[in-house]
Amino acid sequence: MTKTASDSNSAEQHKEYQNDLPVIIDGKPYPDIKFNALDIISKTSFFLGILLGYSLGLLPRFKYTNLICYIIFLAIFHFLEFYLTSKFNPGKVNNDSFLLNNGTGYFYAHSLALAEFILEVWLTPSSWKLISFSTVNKIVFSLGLILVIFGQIVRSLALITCGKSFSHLVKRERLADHELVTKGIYSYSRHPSYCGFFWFAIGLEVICFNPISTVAFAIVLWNFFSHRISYEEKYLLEFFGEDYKLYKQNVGVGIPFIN
Ligand SMILES: C[S@@+](CC[C@H](N)C(=O)[O-])C[C@H]1O[C@@H](n2cnc3c(N)ncnc32)[C@H](O)[C@@H]1O
Repeated sequence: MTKTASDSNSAEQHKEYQNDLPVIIDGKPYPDIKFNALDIISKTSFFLGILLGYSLGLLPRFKYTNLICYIIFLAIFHFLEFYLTSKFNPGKVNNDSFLLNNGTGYFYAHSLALAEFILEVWLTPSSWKLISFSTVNKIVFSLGLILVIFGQIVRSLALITCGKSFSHLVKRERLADHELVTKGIYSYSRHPSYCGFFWFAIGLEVICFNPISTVAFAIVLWNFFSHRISYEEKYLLEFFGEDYKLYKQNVGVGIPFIN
C-alpha cells in the first residue's frame, strides 16, 4: 500500500503524509522547505541555545543543581529530536520535529514538575531538595542521572536506527519507503523511542527529588504508551503481517508490564 493524502483524517497526519518524500538535490535527500519555516526553526534553535547556555552558566552558581540539570537535559532532548530527524529522516522533518508542540498535557506535566519543586523548596523547612543534603540524595540523584542518560541514548538510537521508517505520528497507511526495522536497538526493544522517553522523563523527576511528579509521570506515561503501542501495533501487523508477529513474540518493549 502506498500513501494517499485523502486517507489521512487529521491536519497533522496530512502534513506529514505530504512531507514523506524528501526533495532530492544532486542525489541527496533534503528537507522540504514548505514544511520547514526557517524563521520558526531559527527562533526555536535560538531559544533552546539560550536556555542551554544560560543553564550551563548557572550550574556552578545555583545551589539547586538538580533543577538546572532538568532544564539542560530537556533542552538537549528537544534539540536532538529535530537534529536527528533532519539528519536521518529528512523527508519527514518539519517545524514540529522539535517536539515542543507536544500538546497541552506535556506542557502541564512539566509545569507540575516545576511547581512541585518550587513549592517543596518553599514550604518544607529543611534543605532536603539539595543533592548534598544526604548520602541517600546523592545515590537517588545518581540513579536518576543514569535513567536520564540511558533514556536519551535509547531514544536517540531509535531515531537513528529507524531512519526513514520513523515518524512522530503513527502511520495508518504503509508508505512506499516504510520497512520493518528489527536491527540494532530494535533487537533489544520493540519500541525503543517510547522506552527511552519513558525512562528519560521519570529520571528527570527522580533527579529533582519530586515524589509526586515521579509517580504521576510513571502512571500517565505508562497509560499513554500502553494505549499507543496497541494502536501502533494494529497497523504494524497490517503492514508487516507474519514478520511483525514473529518480531513481537521475540522482542519485548522495555517498559514494565507492557508486553
Ligand atoms: C513515533 S515512531 C515510534 C517507533 C517505535 N514505536 C519506537 O518506539 O521506536 C512511530 C512510527 O514508527 C513506525 N514503527 C514502529 N515500529 C517500527 C519498526 N519496528 N519498524 C518500522 N517502523 C516502525 C510505526 O509504523 C509508526 O508510524
